[in-house]
Order: sequence, then C-alpha cells, then structure tokens
Amino acid sequence: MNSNQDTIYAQACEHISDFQFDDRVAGVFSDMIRRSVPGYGQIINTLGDFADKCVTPNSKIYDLGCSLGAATLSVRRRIEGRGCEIIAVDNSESMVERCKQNLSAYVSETPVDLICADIRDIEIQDASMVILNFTMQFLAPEDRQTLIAKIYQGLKPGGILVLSEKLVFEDEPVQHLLDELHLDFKRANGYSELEISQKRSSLEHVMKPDTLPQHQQRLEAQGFSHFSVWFQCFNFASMVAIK
Ligand SMILES: C[S@@+](CC[C@H](N)C(=O)[O-])C[C@H]1O[C@@H](n2cnc3c(N)ncnc32)[C@H](O)[C@@H]1O
Ligand SMILES: O=C(O)C(=O)C[C@]1(C(=O)O)C=C[C@@H](O)C=C1
Repeated sequence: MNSNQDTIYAQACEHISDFQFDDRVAGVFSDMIRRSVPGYGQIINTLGDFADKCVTPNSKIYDLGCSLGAATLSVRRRIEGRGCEIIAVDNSESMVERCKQNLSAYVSETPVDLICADIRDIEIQDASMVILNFTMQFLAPEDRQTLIAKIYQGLKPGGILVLSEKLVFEDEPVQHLLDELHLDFKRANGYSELEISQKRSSLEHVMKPDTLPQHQQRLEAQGFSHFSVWFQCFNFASMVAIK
C-alpha cells in the first residue's frame, strides 16, 4: 500500500473547504489514517481474526467504505478456501482505483467484487460479516438507522457487524480529556497545531460522530441482541454486534 506522507493541511489556507475523499486524500490516506486514528493498525489486523472465527463457507463479506482495501486485504488472507466472496464498496473513484491496484498486488482465490457506489444503494445478502470501519460517521445521521436495518436483514443468523467509529461523550470532562489525548497522539505522530486545527475545521460539517449509547441503541433497535465494544483507545472504538 502506498506510504506517501500526508501534508494536506501543512500550509495555512485562507478558506478551509469541507473534507472530501478526493484524489489528494486518497494518495496519502494510508499515512493519514494511521497517524490520525489510535489503534487503526490493530483494528485492521483483528478484523482478520474476526473473519477467521465468524466467516462461514460460501457466504459473503461486505467491506463498506473500503477506501484503499486495508480491511478487505486483512480479511481475505484469513478466509481462503471457504468459497466466499468479498464485496468492497466505496463511492470515491480515487479510492476505488487505488484499492484495485492494492488488491491485485496479492494472489488470492477469494474473489473481491470492488464496487464504486454509495453504500446506501447496494444490496446486502447472505453475509456472515459486514465491516463498517470508520465509515458510518460520514453518513448523514438520519441515514444511519436505515443502513443498520439493511445490514441486519442481509446478515445470516450468527453473522457479525464490526463497526468502528470516532466517539463523542455526553460527559464534558471525559470528552475534553479523551479529545486532548487524541490530539497528543496526532502531535506525537508529527502533525503540527496548524495541520490539526485546519483538518478539524474541514471535518466539522462532514464527520458527525455519535455517542456509544447512540450506537448501542441503534443496533438494539434493529434486533441485534448481542453487542460489545471490543476495542477502544481514547475517542475511537470498535464494536461487534452478532445477529
Ligand atoms: C475513513 S474512510 C474508511 C477507512 C477504511 N474502511 C479502512 O479501514 O481503511 C471512509 C471511507 O468511506 C467512504 N464513504 C463515505 N461515505 C460513503 C458512502 N455514502 N458510500 C460509499 N462510501 C462512502 C469514503 O470515500 C472513504 O473512503
Ligand atoms: O478525528 C480526526 O481527527 C480524524 O482525523 C479521524 C479520521 C477518521 O476517523 O476517519 C477522519 C478522516 C480521515 O479519514 C482519517 C481519520
């Protein structure tokens, strides 16, 4: 996977435009997400462990908002020989183009159907695993329940949804403390105060994180009766829900 350094917000801009997964972001995304999301590498690796345990023969795996294909690659190498198909979806052409190249760099007998589309428009069926790795936070809040409903309906009994998201907290001191620790993580990874504040402005209208209780309620309202947070570092968490 490419390792171009993210310097997108390094120069002062007069007007900060809304964050987009365009060609510039796609070109540095691997570096950006690793330096921005604590635990990202561990979450990607562990998606493979979940797949090994939960993916059933001849079922489908959906990677929704697949970006450069990191989650798909982690899962694919753990499910060879099971007759499965992975459906990887992203609506950024630049991401999909690069994802295609990344996937083709490894030999595999598991087909990946890589689709450039809005995840709100695709069908989900016969799934034993659905992955939303830091994608739902970019969907309009009013569209999230419908997406979860579609995922629930498309999962086989015993199938899993792995949902990773940035979180916000109703408790103000907790929000402040975990946010500060996240900013320190970014500083330690070489981002300047300017980069941090300009990126924050660009994400403000685009990325709308929920609280953990909001996630849990949304999943339970849909019928998921087994739910746990399996990873959390500061204000980033990954959850698993079992049908
Ligand atoms: C933070 S990235 C996801 C990272 C990726 N899952 C990973 O693990 O490396 C969010 C991705 O979701 C995609 N995305 C956002 N909204 C989408 C939508 N409505 N339909 C399809 N893809 C979407 C973006 O283009 C972007 O590539
Ligand atoms: O919250 C931040 O500061 C982030 O940069 C987070 C985040 C994410 O959670 O997806 C936002 C945009 C990029 O995709 C990479 C990381």
